[in-house]
Amino acid sequence: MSLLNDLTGAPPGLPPHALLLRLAAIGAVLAGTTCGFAYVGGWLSPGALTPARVIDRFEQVNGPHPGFRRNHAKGLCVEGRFAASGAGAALSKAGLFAAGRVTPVAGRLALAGGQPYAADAEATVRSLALRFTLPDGEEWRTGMNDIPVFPVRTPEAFYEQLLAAKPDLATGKPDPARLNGFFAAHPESAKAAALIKARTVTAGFADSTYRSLNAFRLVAADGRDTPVRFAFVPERAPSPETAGQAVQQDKNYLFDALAAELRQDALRWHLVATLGRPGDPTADATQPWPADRETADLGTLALTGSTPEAPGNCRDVNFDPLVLPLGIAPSDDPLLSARSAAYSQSFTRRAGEDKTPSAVAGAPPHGAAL
Ligand code: HEM
Repeated sequence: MSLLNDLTGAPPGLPPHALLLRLAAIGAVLAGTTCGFAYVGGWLSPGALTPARVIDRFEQVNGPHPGFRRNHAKGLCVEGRFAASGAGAALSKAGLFAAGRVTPVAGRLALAGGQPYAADAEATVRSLALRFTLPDGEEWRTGMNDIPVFPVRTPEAFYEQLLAAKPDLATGKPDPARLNGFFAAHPESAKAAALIKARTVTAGFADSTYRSLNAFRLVAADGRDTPVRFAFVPERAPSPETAGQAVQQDKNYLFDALAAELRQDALRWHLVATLGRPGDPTADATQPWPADRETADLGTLALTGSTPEAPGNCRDVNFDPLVLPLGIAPSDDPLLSARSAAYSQSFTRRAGEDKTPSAVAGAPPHGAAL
């Protein structure tokens, strides 16, 4: 009986039935906890799409690359600052947009895909992720891509598309029958893919426009709520990639050019919010909004330097799109919560793994002066 007393923490002399009751209560708590883990891990719902299954699929398609992001695996850290124009102050109560406010930013320019040592290539989607550090511990984390729309509308379609677009070992390209099957089941993705394919690919990271694709909401001090899509539009006029660039032998030509440019001078983008009108789709990132929508230039982002991924810098940040300051709120787009959950799963896995150096290691340690 003293062992039971020890296990249950019961005082000596408690009757056996009371001890058994205590033991049963402890057992119930343990069973509940186990069920909780099983639920979160998806073991109770083999058909449901869980964050773990999404990340398993990335690993299935790309192979294991311990320590790296499961998507946008090849990247370079950048730092700089955002100077608000004041045009956002009437739309959002976020202090970030107050006229004259300058906010430090740290971020990451990357290439989409789960291959950290892939050669830079023209068609690969480019991305810009940023973390704005506001006063009082607030942050805005955002990740944007250089495409006009996102290829899928739902997390389930994303999961299916990962496999449908997996390159065939023999050809290096997706199996056309499998991809066409996916597009037949998802006509919205077929339309989005055509828009993505038709985009002009620019010379490099510095003259690319990066878009949030998902809609958000700007919430003003007076409660006004405006659906928006964000974009970082380069100050530099876009120039198309040249034929010479495309046949470069340098596997990191896009990243090397970016690091070299940042060594010379700062690179600037305008944060432009496109204001949605009633009826514009906020829960479907495959659909563009009409081209005549009003825009607001919220301020200027100046990137001033780059650093290779290393412990404690952008390598160890999760650019979760739902880390938002007051004044920026999520829309009803189902991709947002799926992204948040999947990024967390990717982050948790990579944080616990041994790291190998990034392929993008030649960048200079110091930034350019503003
Ligand atoms: C359900 C849809 C999506 C899934 C499952 C997904 C998955 C992922 C994952 C796993 C990562 C790596 C996260 C990490 O380890 O830190 C990532 C990175 C990224 N994703 Fe997505 N993504 C989705 C949709 C989108 C959309 C709509 C955008 C819109 C622009 C986007 C932009 C980015 C960017 C910019 C990064 C790189 C962030 C960085 O440099 O750390 N993703 N994505």
